Amino acid sequence: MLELKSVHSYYGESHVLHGINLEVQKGKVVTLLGRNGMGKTTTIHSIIGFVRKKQGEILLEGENIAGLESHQIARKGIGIVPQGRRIFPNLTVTENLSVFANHKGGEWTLERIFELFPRLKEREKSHAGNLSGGEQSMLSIGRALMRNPKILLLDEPTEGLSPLMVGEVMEILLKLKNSGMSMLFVEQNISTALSIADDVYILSKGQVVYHGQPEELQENMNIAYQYLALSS
Ligand SMILES: Nc1ncnc2c1ncn2[C@@H]1O[C@H](COP(=O)(O)OP(=O)(O)OP(=O)(O)O)[C@@H](O)[C@H]1O
Repeated sequence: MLELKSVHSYYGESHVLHGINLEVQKGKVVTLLGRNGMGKTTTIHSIIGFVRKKQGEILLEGENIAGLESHQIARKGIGIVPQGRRIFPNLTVTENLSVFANHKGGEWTLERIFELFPRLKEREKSHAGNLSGGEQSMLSIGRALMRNPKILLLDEPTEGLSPLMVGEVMEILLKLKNSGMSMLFVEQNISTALSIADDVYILSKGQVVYHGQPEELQENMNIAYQYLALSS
């Protein structure tokens, strides 16, 4: 579905990603782990075209999209749930979702989003700014789905949420996974990441330092201690 081949990215003169190779197969969830500042968001932003200065190939269903502008990339079917959610606080839940509707149609409609997120249905007329953090995270995921993407990129959707809310959001993401959605999921919390992953990558200083299945990482927790913000 999505493949990065030797991707290098730069902010001005600053060389941040150093040859990232990564693959998300159709219907799979790949999680990207790493401490703060290791290049996870830059990887997402490189895929979606927010970072323009880069080298290497980014293949969506075999087509190299690395040279395209972000609006063209979004139209090709890559959806993003950005870090910090970025919902419109003064619009209602329904308005936030409708603004993003894909006029070409597709399986994700307002009704289906409300089926997946009953909490959002309950709050449909509320201003998004009045929602709890967990509800805002759900809204941000729902909004990305309204474009009927082929793959979703999620940048720490559970950041700052209570454990209870993390559980609710992860349950929804698991349902999405079971419905066949492909996802690249940036996460800082290892147990949250492993609960949904088919495949795990760890980034350190802009490079992939580990790639494997969640079970393998669980058996090699020394790797996690080495590269993630954990204490042994
Ligand atoms: N707009 C920018 N201009 C210059 N440098 C940046 C910019 N954004 C990020 N960086 C730098 O690029 C490196 C990677 O940052 P990035 O945000 O990708 O890390 P991250 O792994 O997503 O961390 P976090 O979880 O804190 O978001 C860091 O050294 C950061 O300081």
